[in-house]
Amino acid sequence: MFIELQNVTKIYGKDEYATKALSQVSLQIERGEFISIMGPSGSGKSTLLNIIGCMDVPTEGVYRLEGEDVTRLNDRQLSDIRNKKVSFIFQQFALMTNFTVFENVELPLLKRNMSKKERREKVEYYLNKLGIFHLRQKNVSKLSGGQKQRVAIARAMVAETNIVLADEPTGSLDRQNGEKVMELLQQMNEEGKCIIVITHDEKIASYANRMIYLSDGCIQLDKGKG
Ligand SMILES: Nc1ncnc2c1ncn2[C@@H]1O[C@H](COP(=O)(O)OP(=O)(O)OP(=O)(O)O)[C@@H](O)[C@H]1O
Repeated sequence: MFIELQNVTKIYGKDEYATKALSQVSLQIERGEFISIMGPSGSGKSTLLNIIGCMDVPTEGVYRLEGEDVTRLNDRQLSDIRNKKVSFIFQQFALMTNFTVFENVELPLLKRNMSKKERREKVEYYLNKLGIFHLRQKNVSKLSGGQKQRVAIARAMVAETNIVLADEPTGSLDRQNGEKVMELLQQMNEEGKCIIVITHDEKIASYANRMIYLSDGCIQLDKGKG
């Protein structure tokens, strides 16, 4: 199995400050799926995404990514796995302010064993693909929201990871830009990437082939299209 959670529980804090964000969640995801995660505020959506993306580890239970028990890894090993296997897209873009578009898209490649020329060719390929090549020398703080999210998507594409996780990627965008972002995610999915998107918007969720609904840290509904 590509992604497998077994009875995953996540508790933040201790004793009287403890918050159970996920409660005994079991979930299997195959390579190349396109999934939306919905549910009320505080239901555990971001926590689930962070665990899948190896940004956080479960308090109890097992998480296996491509058969490897991630719960046993140390911080360095987790960071290595993230770099090789996972890309993130966030509502607030999470770009490096005061860096150019080119530098932001190049970031995931800096940890790889690549020459400067190889990096430049790859970054330019994806900048062209997303129609933002002309913006390459611009400081990202000067861009519109739609342009910023394109840069974030280019950064996710350049990393060429098999998993792309998006936490409300359209939350800061108008409808038109939001739809463009979803079309790009759909394109990445058609190219074989596994895409998991948190959203509050039914229309955005409908781009996915499977919808997981969380409530109070539990999966209430897990349904495919059709
Ligand atoms: N770092 C943290 N420390 C303590 N509690 C946390 C932390 N992160 C999340 N929580 C708590 O865990 C629960 C689940 O949070 P989570 O962010 O996963 O929910 P969510 O469904 O993504 O919410 P939203 O839709 O508002 O983003 C909430 O009660 C939240 O307050």
